Amino acid sequence: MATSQIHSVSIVITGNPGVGKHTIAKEISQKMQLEIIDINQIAKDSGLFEENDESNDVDAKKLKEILDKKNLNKCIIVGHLAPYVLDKNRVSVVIILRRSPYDLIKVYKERGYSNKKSNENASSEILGIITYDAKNQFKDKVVQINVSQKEIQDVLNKVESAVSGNKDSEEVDWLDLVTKNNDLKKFFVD
Ligand SMILES: Nc1ncnc2c1ncn2[C@@H]1O[C@H](COP(=O)(O)OP(=O)(O)OP(=O)(O)O)[C@@H](O)[C@H]1O
Repeated sequence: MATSQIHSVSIVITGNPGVGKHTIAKEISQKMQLEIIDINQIAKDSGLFEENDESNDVDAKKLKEILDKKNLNKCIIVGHLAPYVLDKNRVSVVIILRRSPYDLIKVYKERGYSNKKSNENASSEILGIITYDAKNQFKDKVVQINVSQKEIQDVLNKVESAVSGNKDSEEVDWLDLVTKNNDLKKFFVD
């Protein structure tokens, strides 16, 4: 990547909770000397999350107003809310991390999520809701990476390749996987 591009680069890393956004963002931040902007942290610091710990609900309009005032150059912007609070013209590339719902429920168990919260997040990943919304919002700037069964270094290589302009996206179909495994009820029934 040319030096002039690095000076203005703003990389978005999005995807459902637990896919590995922060893990990857920290590595890229060190390597490329980019500041991390954590959307959830900004929302928390601004008191925009609803009190209920079980919910991810946030006032996206107010959050967008706060982010609109921030300089996003030379930054990595991290968060599952990215498609709802960032304009396409303010970012260079949008990385969506995808992770098998079977891997995600293990992460959620370690985090102590309730069954309801775990299933809500895993079923959102299965349906690809963030991918759908990110593609609508950021169009040709979106690159999808499947982190399942990849070492962190492999994911980092893919991110760097995407930042350099390689727009090859990896397709996933968790719905097909879960259907074939006869596990739909496991994720979609309370
Ligand atoms: N590529 C990977 N392979 C295996 N484990 C990973 C990978 N990336 C991250 N992890 C692990 O998965 C867990 C979740 O990662 P992380 O906290 O980075 O996710 P996140 O998407 O930032 O979550 P949140 O949005 O809830 O903050 C951590 O335990 C982390 O060590």
